[in-house]
Amino acid sequence: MTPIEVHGLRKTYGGFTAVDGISLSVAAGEIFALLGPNGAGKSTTIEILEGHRRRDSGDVLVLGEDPGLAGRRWRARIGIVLQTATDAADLTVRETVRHYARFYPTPRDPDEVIASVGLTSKAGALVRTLSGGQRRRVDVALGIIGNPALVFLDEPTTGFDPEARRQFWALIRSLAADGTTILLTTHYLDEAAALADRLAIIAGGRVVADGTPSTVGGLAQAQATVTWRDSAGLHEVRTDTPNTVVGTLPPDALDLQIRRPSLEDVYLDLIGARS
Ligand SMILES: Nc1ncnc2c1ncn2[C@@H]1O[C@H](COP(=O)(O)OP(=O)(O)OP(=O)(O)O)[C@@H](O)[C@H]1O
Repeated sequence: MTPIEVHGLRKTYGGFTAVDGISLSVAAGEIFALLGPNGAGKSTTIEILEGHRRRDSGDVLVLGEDPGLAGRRWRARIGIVLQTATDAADLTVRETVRHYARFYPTPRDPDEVIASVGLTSKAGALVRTLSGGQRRRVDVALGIIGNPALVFLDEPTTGFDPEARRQFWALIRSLAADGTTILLTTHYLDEAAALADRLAIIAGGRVVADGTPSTVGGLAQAQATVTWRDSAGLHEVRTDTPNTVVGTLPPDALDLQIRRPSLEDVYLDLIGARS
C-alpha cells in the first residue's frame, strides 16, 4: 500500500483557491518534503491529509483510507507535529510524553523517545520552563510517541540551533530506515536537501516541480559556471565540462570558482522570486 496518494486536490477559502489541483504520492519509508513560499498551500495540503481540514475535491488516500472519513484506529497510526507548539500545562517533559503515550495502543518507550529528541537532561523540567527550541523537540517527541507508520512534520525545526537540527535529521533518518513514512514541510532548503528522498515545490497552490533534491527542476542537467580573474579582467563561462575549461586557463588566472546551481537557485527560479 502506498501510504500517501493524492490526485487533483483542491481547496478554496471563500473565493480564494489555496490548493489548486495538487497530485503527489509518497512511498513507504520515504522522506518527502513540501517546499514553497508563505501561503503556497503546504499547511492546507498537510492538514487535509491529517484529516483536520475538508477538501473541496480530489482523491486522497492516507494509509489506505480517506482522511475525511477515517476513525480512531487510523488516527493512532499517524503522528503529527503541527506548526504551533503544544500547550504546556504544568507538567514535566517526562510526564507530558507519558501522558500522550496512554492515548496510543502500541506506544514507544517514553524515555527512549525523550532521549531520541535530545531531552534526557530536561526530562524532569517543566515544559513551560524550556526554551523555544526545546519545546519544539517536545512537540516532535509527542508526534512520534504513538509509534506511527506515518509522520507529518510541519516546519519541524523552526527555532532549532544548528546542532539540534542535525540531531533531528538523524532521528528522522532512523525513523525512515525503520520503515516510517515522513511528510514534512520546511522553509530550509538545506534541510530538504539533507533529508528528503523526494520533494515537491509548491507555489500558488500548484506543484511547480518535483523530483529528488539533486534532480528537481533540471538540476542534474544544469550547466556549471566557471569564473576567474586575470590581467584582462573578470571572466565567466557556462559549461557542461568545467574541468576542461579549468585546464585551458592561463597561468595567471586568479580567484577560480566553479559553481553549480543549487537547490536554492532552482527553487527561487521556480517560485518566480527572480527574473
Ligand atoms: N482558514 C483560512 N481561511 C482563509 N484563508 C486561509 C485559511 N487558511 C489558509 N488560508 C490561505 O490559504 C493560503 C495557503 O495557506 P497555507 O497555510 O496552506 O500556506 P503555507 O504554504 O503553509 O504557508 P506558510 O509557509 O506561511 O506556512 C494562504 O493564502 C492563506 O492566507
